[in-house]
Amino acid sequence: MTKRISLTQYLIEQQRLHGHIPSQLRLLIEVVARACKRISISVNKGALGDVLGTAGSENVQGEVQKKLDIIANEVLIEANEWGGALAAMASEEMEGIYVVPNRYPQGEYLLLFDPLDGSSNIDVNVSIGTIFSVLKKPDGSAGVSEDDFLQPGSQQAAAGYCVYGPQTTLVLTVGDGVAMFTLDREQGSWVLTADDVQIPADTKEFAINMSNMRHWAPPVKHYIDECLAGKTGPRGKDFNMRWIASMVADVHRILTRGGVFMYPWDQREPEKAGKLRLMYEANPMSFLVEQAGGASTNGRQRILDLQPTKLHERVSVVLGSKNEVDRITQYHLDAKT
Ligand SMILES: O=P(O)(O)OC[C@H]1O[C@](O)(COP(=O)(O)O)[C@@H](O)[C@@H]1O
Ligand SMILES: [Mg+2]
Ligand SMILES: [Mg+2]
Repeated sequence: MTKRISLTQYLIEQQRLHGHIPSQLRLLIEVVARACKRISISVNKGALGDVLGTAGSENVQGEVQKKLDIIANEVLIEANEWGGALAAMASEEMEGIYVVPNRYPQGEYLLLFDPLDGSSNIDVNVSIGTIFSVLKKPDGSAGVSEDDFLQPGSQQAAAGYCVYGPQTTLVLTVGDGVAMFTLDREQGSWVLTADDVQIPADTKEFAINMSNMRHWAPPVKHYIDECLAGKTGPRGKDFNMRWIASMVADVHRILTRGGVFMYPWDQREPEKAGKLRLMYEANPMSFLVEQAGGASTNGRQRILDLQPTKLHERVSVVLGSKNEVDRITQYHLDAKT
């Protein structure tokens, strides 16, 4: 029988043998994983747990909050605030940062999360998830402020997501490749089920919300037109399309079998760079994708190099199989628009 490696064992190995993670970061990741387990239990209860439907409130982005958005946010805050590893947290569902109250031990890390990604899929029983990003509080800064969070994604100490699908899977990077852990519900533990995950450089599968086609910029339209032309077109191969409308689930497919994911800028709201949020959606996913050998840009620049200017900043996203992302980025650079 093959040896089962738990998340704890994996993290201890990363800490001891490879020197990648300090003990405070290891504890932080374990607490996030425990919170995801609790969120997974709520997700699974569905209508039986009265967790479906809207909460009757809006978040800072003007989006209607679902009950599970709020539940997941609370679970993550409660689990992490007394863990001792954090100075503050930030979330899609909270306007400002949440400073760890001084009755709890203060740590040196900052945690950002999208507590429930894919909210439109909650009530229809389609895969949803939690995305998280870990930064280190800048050295020497007294107290903690929103500015401390505004670091490029290349500074992330760890990132990951949990997908609540047919299986509950936690996907993690601490900057040394990507590992996947499946929740064993009977044992209540995370078991390592894939290590050194690699995204193939080429693909025949794209993910984009095609209903927005008439609003896209020309380089995006150019790329998708070529894919749709199939075998007899310039690409010389047929492409398949998938769009789950949960970034977590779409990225999970790409980490598992390759593909390219795009949520580009479009003309509906030209003043917005994109729909997705830089700091707790695009940055953690870009870190994971790059660690798995893929690429991630905003059409022009590497996402991990972008300097954030505000907590809830939005960004255009192109990520996945490297050769495809390079091609789409080149189309944007050639168009100079
Ligand atoms: O409904 P659309 O426009 O296709 O957007 C889908 C995208 O929106 C999101 O659901 C946004 O995330 P939230 O549910 O956290 O707001 C992404 O997960 C997904 O890729
Ligand atoms: Mg989201
Ligand atoms: Mg969300």
